[in-house]
Amino acid sequence: MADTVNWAEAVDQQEQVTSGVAGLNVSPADPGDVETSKAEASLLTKILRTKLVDNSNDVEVQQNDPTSPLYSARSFEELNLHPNLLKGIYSMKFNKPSKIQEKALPLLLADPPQNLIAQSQSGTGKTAAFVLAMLTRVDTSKPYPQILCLSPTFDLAQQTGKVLQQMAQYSPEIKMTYAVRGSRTFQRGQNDKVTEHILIGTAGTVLDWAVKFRVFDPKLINMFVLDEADVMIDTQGQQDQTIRLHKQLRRDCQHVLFSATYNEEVMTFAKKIISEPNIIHLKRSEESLDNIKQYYVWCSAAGDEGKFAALTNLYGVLTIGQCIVFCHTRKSAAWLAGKMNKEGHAVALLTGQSTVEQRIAVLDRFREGKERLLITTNLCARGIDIDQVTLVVNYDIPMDVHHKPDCETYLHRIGRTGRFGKSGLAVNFVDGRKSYDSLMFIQNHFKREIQKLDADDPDEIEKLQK
Ligand SMILES: Nc1ncnc2c1ncn2[C@@H]1O[C@H](COP(=O)(O)OP(=O)(O)OP(=O)(O)O)[C@@H](O)[C@H]1O
Repeated sequence: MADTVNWAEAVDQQEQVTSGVAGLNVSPADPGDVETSKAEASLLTKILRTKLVDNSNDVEVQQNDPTSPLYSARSFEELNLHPNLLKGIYSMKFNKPSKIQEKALPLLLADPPQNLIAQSQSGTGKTAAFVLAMLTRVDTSKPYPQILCLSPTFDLAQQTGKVLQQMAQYSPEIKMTYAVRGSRTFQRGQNDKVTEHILIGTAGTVLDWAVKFRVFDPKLINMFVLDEADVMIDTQGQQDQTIRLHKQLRRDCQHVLFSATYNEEVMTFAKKIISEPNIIHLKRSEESLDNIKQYYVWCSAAGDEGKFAALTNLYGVLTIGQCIVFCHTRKSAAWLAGKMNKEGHAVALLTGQSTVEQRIAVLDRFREGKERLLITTNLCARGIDIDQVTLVVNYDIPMDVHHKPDCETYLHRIGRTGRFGKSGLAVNFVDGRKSYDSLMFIQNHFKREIQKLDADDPDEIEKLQK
């Protein structure tokens, strides 16, 4: 399988990927000034989130065996869970399954085990779904790892572990351990064995445990879960390690992939490693955002001065709820925030340079309405829910690491407004041919018109609010 993929450069990147996993501020996947890592953004969202995102979006289920009578579970009781797990779920105040849980849990718990590739938006209960399945599949009479769950970073693995510990609070016989850098030390050739039933870890360390130290037997793994599949697959080193690990597993090991988004590459990868998968995905139509009106402003002066003028015009005229402004780099975000401050506007700034405590404090203040404008990078592009955000400004059009228009990030960014069917506005700043062409590429991709707006004309701007 790996033969069909070019993994040659992967090894160089592995050290990069695993070396910084212990700290949020030293994300190895963060290329510094240009892009913020998706793993960091995802972690931040998870830490900040307080409740289930109650999405009205629909998912479609493609079963690998359409004649199978697998149903949709409307209640947790229907799933024949162990009473202690049910007690754990209720103590977490989960009264009924979320939409993705309704569809995924019957497939995850089916006998014989079914492979699954599942998509659902951030915060809709994916983690809880696969953690419940992991706990259900454990055979506590066997003192060795049977379930393996991979996360892109140490911190994300820990978030999953915390959910598992809560859910298993009445099931003390189920044991879990973290397989992340530094969590345990083993000597090569010693006969150490891991006795816990569940391993939650990062690919590099798990691979070491399996192959270098041989402290568990991958052939005894019955369920293999890849969390945040899109984040993992975006990093070549992680892909490579995951493939190597996957090759050690039994053919009939249950494979489960969860992700909020699947671009083509992620889906191709998923289908490569999973045989006969059931697929749960968002209906295509649900991915477009009809409730968000999209505009662009041609900034008359090229570069930052023109964009700055457009922003202050918008800000001055719109009696907006709140606004999030996305910049491409930390540097330009800091410059813009400084300039806005100098002009007397109270703005919040959030980039990968802040510590996790600072980030939470900034977002809490913004949520409370202490600032109306938040200037940020892609760090806030995903998952963060702040109801009052009515305007998103793409100060810079999102571009990927290959300098191509990044449609996926565009969708995530503008999705910070218009939450749950409310109406929202997205305004894109264009300051030359390149940014215009990039925006038109995005327009064609989503087949949704992005109209021109004259930011120098207060009447036109005011009309937007109506
Ligand atoms: N059935 C449920 N009822 C009530 N709350 C739930 C339910 N399932 C999950 N939650 C809560 O909803 C929040 C989001 O759930 P979860 O973290 O599982 O979402 P997710 O889809 O995995 O998010 P992400 O894409 O960020 O990983 C959590 O606070 C979780 O405790």
